Amino acid sequence: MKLRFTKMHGLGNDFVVIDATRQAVELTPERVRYIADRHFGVGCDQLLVVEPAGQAGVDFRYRIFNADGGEVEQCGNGARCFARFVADKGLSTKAEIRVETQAGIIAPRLREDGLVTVNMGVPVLESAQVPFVSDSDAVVQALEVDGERIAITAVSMGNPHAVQVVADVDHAPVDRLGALIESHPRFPARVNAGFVQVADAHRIRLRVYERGAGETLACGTGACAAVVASILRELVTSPVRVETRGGELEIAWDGPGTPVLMTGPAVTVFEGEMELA
Ligand SMILES: N[C@@H](CCC[C@H](N)C(=O)O)C(=O)O
Repeated sequence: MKLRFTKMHGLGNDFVVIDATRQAVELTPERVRYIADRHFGVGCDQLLVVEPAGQAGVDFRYRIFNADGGEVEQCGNGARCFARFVADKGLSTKAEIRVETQAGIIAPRLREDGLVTVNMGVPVLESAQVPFVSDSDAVVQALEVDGERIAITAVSMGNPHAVQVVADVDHAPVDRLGALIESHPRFPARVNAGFVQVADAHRIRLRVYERGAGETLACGTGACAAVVASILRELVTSPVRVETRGGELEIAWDGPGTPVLMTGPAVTVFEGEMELA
């Protein structure tokens, strides 16, 4: 089976994007892992699949698979790339596109300066819905990891995040702690682990160990969750520039019950065709 694809990235968080509105695509976890493999396949952090809308009032359905083969609910950098992809491929001429994801409907908007702003929806702060096993919905909660007590904020942006504040993100043990937090038993759906350094009232530095992909150069939902957590902890105020290893995002949030707006770039790298066994 031949599969046409586009390689894209948002701040170095890279994607293989597949147009399933014009070609038949049959994905299995093995196939996703093969495509995402940086040695044997194309290589990517996530595979994005653009499908026709499955309900009235939306333009497309967008599905997200981590490099480990698992399908997940949401991807922020992917949402910007999705919007650029459907515009560049002539699948949509709208400036604002409504797209259904496993986590609900989001609305990316292509701006005249080339950046994309995405209404990422209202963050979920109730522990049970993140899901995070806890008898409290407190903003800061203790998590026991490898004998250490870590202070985390559990936030869902449609997908789960555990955000901790560190003094120096460059020297934070992202690989070691990230892997342990990702599969911590108190996060039954596993979790993305964010490490935040506050630079000033409108700027943070962020690294994210992503569920199903390991540390990436940037994580869009991770940036949203980090800003939500940092605002709730009264460390920063909106809007907030988020510095990642792959570049910067701007995140705006007016507080509980309101949606998070994420603005950043979406870049096409190349087009290709691969043979799938
Ligand atoms: N890179 C993404 C998030 C992708 C999904 C995540 N790894 C998960 O499992 O929830 C982003 O930009 O948000």
